[in-house]
Amino acid sequence: MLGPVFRIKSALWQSEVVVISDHLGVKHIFDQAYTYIKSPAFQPVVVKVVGRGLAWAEGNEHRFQRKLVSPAFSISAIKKMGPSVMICIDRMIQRIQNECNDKTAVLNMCDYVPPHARTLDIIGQVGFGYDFGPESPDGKAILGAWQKDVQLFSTFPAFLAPILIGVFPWIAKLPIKELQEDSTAKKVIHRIGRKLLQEPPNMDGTDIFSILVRESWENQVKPDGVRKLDDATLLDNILTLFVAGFETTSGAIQLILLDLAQNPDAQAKLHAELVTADSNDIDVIESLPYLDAVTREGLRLHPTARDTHRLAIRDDLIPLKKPVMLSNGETVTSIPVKAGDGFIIPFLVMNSDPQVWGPDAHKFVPERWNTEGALPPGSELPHGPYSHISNFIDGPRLCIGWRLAVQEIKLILASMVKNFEFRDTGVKVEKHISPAVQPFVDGEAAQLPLQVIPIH
Ligand code: HEM
Repeated sequence: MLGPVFRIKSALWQSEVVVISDHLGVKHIFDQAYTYIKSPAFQPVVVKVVGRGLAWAEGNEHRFQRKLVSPAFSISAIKKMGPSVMICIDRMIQRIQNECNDKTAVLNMCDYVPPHARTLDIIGQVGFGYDFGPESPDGKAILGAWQKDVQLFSTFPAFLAPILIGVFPWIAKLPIKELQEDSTAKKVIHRIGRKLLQEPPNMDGTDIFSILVRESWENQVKPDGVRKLDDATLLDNILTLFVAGFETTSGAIQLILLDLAQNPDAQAKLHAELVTADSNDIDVIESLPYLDAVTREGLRLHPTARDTHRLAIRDDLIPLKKPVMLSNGETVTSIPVKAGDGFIIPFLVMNSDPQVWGPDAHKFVPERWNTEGALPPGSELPHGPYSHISNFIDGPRLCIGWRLAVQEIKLILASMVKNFEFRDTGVKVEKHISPAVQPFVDGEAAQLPLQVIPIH
C-alpha cells in the first residue's frame, strides 16, 4: 500500500509524476483548474479527435466556452430532455422483448444499452433533436465512424502514442496521415451539423444542439445576429459532448447491469422498489432511494473515465487531508509544487480505498449509501457534484454532462430491471479501457453476455 500521494517514474525518459488520491489535495488541483492544466503535448491530438471544444480549451477560452455551453446542461434543460430519453428507452425495451420472444435468452447487452447500442436514438434526440432512425444513413455514418475510431483506441500503437508524445511532443506535429487527419467521427458530425445549421433554428428545441445555437447568438434571439460561438467551435462542442458522453455512460450502465446480475438479492430489491413506483413519472424514478444507491455504488466501482492527468504551470502548495512521509523521513501536511510537475489522479483508487471505504470497499453493496452510519463521514470521502463520487471530477472543469449521465443511468436501469431479470452466465467478463472502461470477453470489447428473462 503506497498511500494517497507518491511519486512514480514515467515510461521511457519522461520526468516523474505524482500519483495523488488524497481527497483534499485532489480537490485543490481541480479547484485550481487554470493552474493545473491538461498536458499541452496532447493538444494537437485532442484537436484531431474532438476539435477545439470544451475538453480542449484552457484558461479564458475555457471560461468563455463553458459559460455558453452550460445552459444546455442546467437542471431544467436536463429535465426537459427526460421525455425524449424515455421514448428511446421504451424502444430499447421493445427490442429486447422482441429478441427474447417471451422466452429466456442470452443476449450481449452491449448491443442494447444506449447510447452505445445499435441505434443512436438517445444521442440523436438529446444531442440534435433529430431522429436518426435505425436505418438512417446519417446514424449509420456516425456509428460506423465512431466504431472505427474506437478500434484505433484499443490498438497497441494507440496505447504507445501518448507515452511517445509525452516524451517527444513534436511527434504530434509530424506529417503522418493518422496524426494529422481529423477523426472520422469529427468529419461526419461536422458534415451533419453543418447541414442542420443551414436549416431554420428550432427556437423551442430542448436538445443540446438547439440550445447551443440559441446561446451562440448575440442576445440569444437574433437569428441574423453576430454569433458568440462560431460554427466550427459550436460543432466541435457537439462532437466533444458526443465523444465524452457516449462510451462513459454506456460503459457505466453495462457494468452496473453485470453487478446486478451477479448480486441477485440487490436486483430483487431494486425490482421490488420499481414495481411499486409510478414508472411514468421521471421525477419519481429519479428520486427512488434504492435506485440512487445502486447508481452511486455502480459509479463508485466503475469510473469509466479511469483517471485524469494534470500539469502545474506555476509554483503552488497542495494541502493534504492526511500527512505523508517524504523519503527523507519528514512528515508534511502539504506538498510543494514546481511549475512543470505532473499529476495523475486515479478515480478508482479514490472510490475504493479500503482505508476510507472499509474492508468491503471492492464489493457491490448499494446498502452502504442508505444505511445509517454505513458511510464514513463526508469529510473522509471524495468530492464531486454527485456527492462522494470522484468520477465527474470537481471545480471549473467538472463533467458538464454529469446530470444527464446520472439521469440516463437511472432511467435505463429502472426500465430494464422492471421488465427483465438478468442472470450471470458464468462467462468471465473483464473490464478494460477502449477508450472508456467497458466489458470485454476473451479480449473482445463491448461484450456483456447476460441471461435475460422477461418479467410479465
Ligand atoms: C458516466 C458518465 C460520465 C463520466 C464518468 C464522465 C467523466 C468525466 C470526467 C472525468 C471529466 C473530466 C476530464 C478532465 O478534465 O480530465 C469529464 C469532462 C467532461 N464531460 Fe463527462 N463524463 C460522463 C458523461 C458525460 C456526458 C453524458 C456528457 C455530455 C453529453 C459529458 C461531457 C463532458 C464534457 C464536455 C467534459 C469537459 C468539461 C470541461 O472541460 O469543461 N460527460 N467527464
